[in-house]
Amino acid sequence: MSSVFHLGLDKEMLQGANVAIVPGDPERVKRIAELMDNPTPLASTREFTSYLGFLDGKPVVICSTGIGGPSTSIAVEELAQLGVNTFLRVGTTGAIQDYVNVGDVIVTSGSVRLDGASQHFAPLEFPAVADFACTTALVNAANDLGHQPHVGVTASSDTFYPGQERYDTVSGRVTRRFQGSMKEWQEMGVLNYEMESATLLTQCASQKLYAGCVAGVIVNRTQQEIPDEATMKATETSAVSIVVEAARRMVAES
Ligand SMILES: O=P(O)(O)O[C@H]1O[C@H](CO)[C@@H](O)[C@H]1O
Ligand SMILES: O=c1cc[nH]c(=O)[nH]1
Repeated sequence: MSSVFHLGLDKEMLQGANVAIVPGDPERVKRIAELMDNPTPLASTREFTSYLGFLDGKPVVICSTGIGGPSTSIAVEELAQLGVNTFLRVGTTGAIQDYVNVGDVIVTSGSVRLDGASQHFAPLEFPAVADFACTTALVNAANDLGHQPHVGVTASSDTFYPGQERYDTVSGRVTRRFQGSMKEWQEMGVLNYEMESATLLTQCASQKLYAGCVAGVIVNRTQQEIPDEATMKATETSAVSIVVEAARRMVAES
């Protein structure tokens, strides 16, 4: 059976999975799979590490996207070529509203398209909007696990530094386009920054694929820039447990 270009996967390996969990970090893949039945490593190429696991007897593929839109678009495209139609991203994030605490979880309803890759799928007028069923599954899973997620708009940037208006860089400056941008997003009620949802949501919404996104807050940009290691792990664990429960709901519906 022929493999797709990058992921090192073929249809047979996915055993008919149509739901995927897509974290950014390859290291997160095994931890997610181990919350499922019969976790099995599939492939590891570049930033794309993949496992198969089972929820209530149904296969779910877990595949990392790496950081940013371009590699995310490849993971989504190639998984879709293999029959996946539902994508749940689980990530880490920096909150920008002062009422969002480190350790909280955020479910993205739509993203500000501060990326480039999403424009290769649809013009900027097209919204980076999450699928309603995926979002509902993530919110219900979070509630059932005792979390009260923030639900709202995410700023999704190609760059971690200038696009998220960080000045702790070599140059100590960001381009005019992003100067004052964090304050502007705050005033518009944007909850957080991350780097993949704009591509993921636009790519899926414009191609009859379904996507949702949950992220654990590891820093609050109104308070600190560098996350604390222990808090980071605990926050990631919350987001991971939520996405697995949401995937269980999505496979039950598929
Ligand atoms: O934790 P992940 O899923 O990688 O997500 C966030 O962390 C990375 C930046 O540190 C970006 O990928 C961002 O979106
Ligand atoms: O501030 C943050 C934290 C995690 N990921 C991001 O993209 N930004």
